[in-house]
Amino acid sequence: MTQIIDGKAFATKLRAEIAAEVATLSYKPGLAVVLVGEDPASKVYVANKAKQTVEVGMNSFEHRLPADTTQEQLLALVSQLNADPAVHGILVQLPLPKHLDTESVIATISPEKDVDGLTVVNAGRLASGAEGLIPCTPLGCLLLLQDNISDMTGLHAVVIGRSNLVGKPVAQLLLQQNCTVTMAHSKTRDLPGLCRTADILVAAVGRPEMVKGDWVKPGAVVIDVGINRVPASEGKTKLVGDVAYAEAAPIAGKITPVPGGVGPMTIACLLRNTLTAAKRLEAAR
Ligand SMILES: Nc1nc2c(c(=O)[nH]1)N[C@@H](CN(C=O)c1ccc(C(=O)N[C@@H](CCC(=O)O)C(=O)O)cc1)CN2
Repeated sequence: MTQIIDGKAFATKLRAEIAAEVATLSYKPGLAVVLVGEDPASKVYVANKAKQTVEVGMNSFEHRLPADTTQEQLLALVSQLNADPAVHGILVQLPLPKHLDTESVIATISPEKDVDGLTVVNAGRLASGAEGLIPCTPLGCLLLLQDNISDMTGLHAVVIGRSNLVGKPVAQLLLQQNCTVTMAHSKTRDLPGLCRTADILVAAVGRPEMVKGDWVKPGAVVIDVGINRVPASEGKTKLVGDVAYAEAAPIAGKITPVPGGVGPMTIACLLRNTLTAAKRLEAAR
């Protein structure tokens, strides 16, 4: 019988643990979230981040900037947040409007406050096994896998997708777990055949229901990172992952649903990273 991995329940437990630890501190960790523009999905994510930050006892600093914000204005805000001792974590919500240079915005964030783990410094730390801050969604995937597989040593993990936000860091984390990791992408030959060799299959491509049931090895653990809004009946929309869930679930040993799988772990891990960053920064003061 396939086991559904309940990311929502895991995230709730993780937030309770974070809140309990925050309550023991003599200071309040502070998270600054920067939103540029009016992207409807981003507005919802940022509102949820602010709400959950306050719920675990941290300070939330929201910065909502208009869509025509200039690169200079955004960089000035990030620099101001870098220097603010009440701010322990900085997150710039992605995607940014097209006229802004995402790379240089991320590069301006102090690596010690980079709770998204997206700076080159934190990517390098992850790749070299040094202590840093790990991107939130990949960290969420890792925690769910560790909760469901007692030892990943020698397992073949196939990661579909090579983004800096998910695919690359997930592959690094699985390598650290002693998996044999294959990174697959749009140019990979015989993707279905490769996926069928995976004990752990992580789908992070952003293409609705691309991974079919017959791509899944019987008994494999399937982690679906995709969050795709697609048309449903009666003019409504629904959320689906990168995995064709109805086909894949009966074949997989364990699988994350969408919604309710990896998604909720993203914000819980953001809070965990903020707590980690706050403890390190305060210890260094
Ligand atoms: N700076 C960043 N930008 C973005 C990130 C990120 O980690 N850092 N990730 C995504 C969006 N994201 C957080 O920002 C995010 C996505 C999904 C969820 C979530 O809880 N999903 C739910 C469904 C929610 C819904 O109904 O729409 C689920 O999967 O169950 C939380 C956060 C891009 N930008």
